[in-house]
Amino acid sequence: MNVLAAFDSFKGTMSARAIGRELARALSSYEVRECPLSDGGEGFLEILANRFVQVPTVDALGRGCFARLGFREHGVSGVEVILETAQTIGLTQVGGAAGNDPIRADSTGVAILLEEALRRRPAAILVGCGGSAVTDGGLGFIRRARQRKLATYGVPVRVALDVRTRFTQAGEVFAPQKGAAPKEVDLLSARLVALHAWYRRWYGIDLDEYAGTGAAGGLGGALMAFGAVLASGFDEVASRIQLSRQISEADLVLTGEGRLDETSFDGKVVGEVLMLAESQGKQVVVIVGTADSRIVERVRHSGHRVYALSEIFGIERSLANPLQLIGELARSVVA
Ligand SMILES: Nc1ncnc2c1ncn2[C@@H]1O[C@H](COP(=O)(O)OP(=O)(O)OP(=O)(O)O)[C@@H](O)[C@H]1O
Ligand SMILES: O=C(O)[C@H](O)CO
Repeated sequence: MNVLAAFDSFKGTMSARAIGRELARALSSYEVRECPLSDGGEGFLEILANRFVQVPTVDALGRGCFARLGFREHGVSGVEVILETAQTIGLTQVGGAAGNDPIRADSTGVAILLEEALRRRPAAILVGCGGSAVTDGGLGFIRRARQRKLATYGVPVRVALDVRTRFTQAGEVFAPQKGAAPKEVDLLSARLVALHAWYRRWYGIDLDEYAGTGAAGGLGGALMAFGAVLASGFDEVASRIQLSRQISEADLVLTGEGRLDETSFDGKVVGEVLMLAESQGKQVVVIVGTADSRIVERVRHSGHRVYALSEIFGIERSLANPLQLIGELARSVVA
């Protein structure tokens, strides 16, 4: 039997590559094809780039840190530089929701990464956008770019978005998971509405007309106002690795992410893999860290199997030893 292991990372606990390797080991009596995925959030860089450098930048709370830039061949002799917002302004970087200051967190670090990318004279730049701690509507990015008198990118920039959320919705949908209390969500949403009017005045663009402008707390919209082309992060990865063909060659598809919830169907890996597999009549086994029970029911209702590590092994064990547990679980469910 051919098994395709098409996982996103489990944010903060397992990379998509590590999961693929573990499943290949645990299911060694099957033909396992490792196919690590990303939707533009954490892990995007690792999947698409084949060379890396570390550069200095700042995290979402303005503290100095290092982030990786990735490179990949582009055309005959050019280089594409790949940036991942989660590397610099990621939620994991600030210690998760508990370590974040959701009002103060900003996207300056991405402008610094972009300057580093441009210094390398690339033929093109690709930005993985998501997995962030911010809801600043791209304000930190725009401020820094304006200070540096950077008016446009000067090279083609594509932004791979991890969600389809619109600009002014970014607070309501994602700020709670970044540590914002209900009153702070209202404040952040009001700020996004004000910024929406500001972008319309200065850039002549209604960001709410475009899906994904709310990715990374509205940074997706800011990057677009500055001249970037928006794309689905999942599609960007899927087309480069020919995922559709890989699914067609599999007898069983395994997928998963850290948490299965409503947002999983907003352009993220699990929702998109389910859709692609269904269109080819393939069975999917979804393994996640934690899950919203209503969404689990919905996925089961469409004929797929869903397992949450935390429900089977308890949350402490699933956070402490996720690789061993995902291997164990896969061995018992793939038969
Ligand atoms: N090993 C694990 N066991 C249980 N829950 C986990 C585990 N790893 C991650 N999680 C849960 O998953 C959440 C993160 O969800 P997920 O990995 O789906 O990322 P995300 O928020 O969708 O962002 P991204 O688009 O960057 O992947 C964590 O906050 C945590 O609650
Ligand atoms: O960074 C974020 O806000 C989420 O991953 C959605 O893009």
